[in-house]
Amino acid sequence: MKYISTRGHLGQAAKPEFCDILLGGLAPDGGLYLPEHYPQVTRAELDAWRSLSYAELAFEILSRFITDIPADELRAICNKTYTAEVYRHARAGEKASDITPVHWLEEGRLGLLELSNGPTLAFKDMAMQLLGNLFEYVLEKRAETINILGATSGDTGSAAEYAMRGKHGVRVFMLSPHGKMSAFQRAQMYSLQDDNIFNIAVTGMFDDAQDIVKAVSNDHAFKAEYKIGAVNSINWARVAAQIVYYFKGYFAATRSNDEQIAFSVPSGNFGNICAGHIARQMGLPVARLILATNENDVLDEFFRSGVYRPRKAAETHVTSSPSMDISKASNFERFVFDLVGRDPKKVAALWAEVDAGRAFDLSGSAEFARIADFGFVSGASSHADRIATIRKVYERYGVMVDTHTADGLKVAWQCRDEVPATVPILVLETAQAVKFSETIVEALGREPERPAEMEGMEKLPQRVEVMAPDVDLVKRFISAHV
Ligand SMILES: Cc1ncc(COP(=O)(O)O)c(C=O)c1O
Ligand SMILES: N[C@@H](CCOP(=O)(O)O)C(=O)O
Repeated sequence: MKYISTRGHLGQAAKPEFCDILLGGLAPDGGLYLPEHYPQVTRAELDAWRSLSYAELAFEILSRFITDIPADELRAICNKTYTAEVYRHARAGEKASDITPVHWLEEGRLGLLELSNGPTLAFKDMAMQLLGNLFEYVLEKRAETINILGATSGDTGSAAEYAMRGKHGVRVFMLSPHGKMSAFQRAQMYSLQDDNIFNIAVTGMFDDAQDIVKAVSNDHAFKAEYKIGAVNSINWARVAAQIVYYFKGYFAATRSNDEQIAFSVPSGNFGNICAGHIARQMGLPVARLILATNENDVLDEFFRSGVYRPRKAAETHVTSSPSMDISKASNFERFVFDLVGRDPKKVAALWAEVDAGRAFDLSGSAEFARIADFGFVSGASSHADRIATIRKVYERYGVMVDTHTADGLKVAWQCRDEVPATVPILVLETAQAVKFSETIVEALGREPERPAEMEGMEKLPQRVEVMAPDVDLVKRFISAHV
């Protein structure tokens, strides 16, 4: 499989393959990598995949996108990644070997697709554990090293650090918004004492941190000199790995491939739901993709109006689903590329507006007139909605959900009438409640349970550098530590 950029100017004679783009982030023209085409899944393949284990399914799907790693080696990487030992935090009574079990709230109609059973208790582990193993494989083959620069609003950071800690030839520099994440999220990252992990808390929002990552990635000389790599979902490998659980969730929630499904996805950077969009483009029978935001409702606004208006830091709310406090969604560019008929010139023109701090408006366009073909519906959730949803789900079903999953549930209920009554709706459980215990206590008056090895984590010594959100300061920090 060859890869192209959403902005169309790779400036290379040959289009890159997967291993060429794995270690980098943005394409050289500032766009995002996507496969030249989406592989189409036949009915026979769907039938054959229905009974596969998670690791086997991951291999089948990823091998459509990764054609430059020999099949037996890619299979071994998938087998090593998706094990019951790694994804061991399944709910009581569920099999960890299912990796992403479905927990029905209303049998056959409304369920949770559990994606947060990995080491850091958030869905980021689903892709990040694979990335850790892919990085190790490619770096060893090419005798290279890498310095990862990432941005996190709470979960990507810890998932990346747990996946990369102690890995030979890999350093992680992770930017987080100072004071904006939950106490658990901070402790999970900042208490790591590994020599190859560097936490930097920037005195701004997640979007400031993400802008710095993009600015460094666009400085080609610095990127080459310091071997800068990416683990955010600007990295195509993250999105590719996330496609797998949409297929797995479909097989778990339906009995035959004649059925349809809907997914409700708590969204911020548009990485998770972008994988759902691609699964649908590949032929997975997805009736609806329900996009749920928190108070930072930039994406909901777009799907309702056709106007994409990224907010400035001062307009971005600090909420109780902090990992979705995002006002400029990286992967949205991948979706818009498909929406405008994969025309890189149109994308480049639209993102020239975004990069200049302006909005774009597709409302009157022929492209937006076709938006219904993509199956999206959307809604937003507030703190009050979150608290009410956490209570309702606990009282009615005896299940404790985290604040982000609560946003997904709230919007799923709101959009329920847009999904035919025979179609199951899976809400993606993107994190475990314990990561946001302040809000759980507010809603339920009790602390969530936590894995024994995470007891007392918040009391451990923390190692973090606090810094103004300034590209040069971050570059200086990196050059001083490699
Ligand atoms: C717990 C949780 N839920 C939802 C999201 C939003 O996902 P995405 O940014 O892929 O839209 C994030 C962060 O990405 C998250 O950490
Ligand atoms: N919510 C994320 C933000 C970064 O998203 P990514 O999917 O692009 O890595 C987080 O928790 O860090």
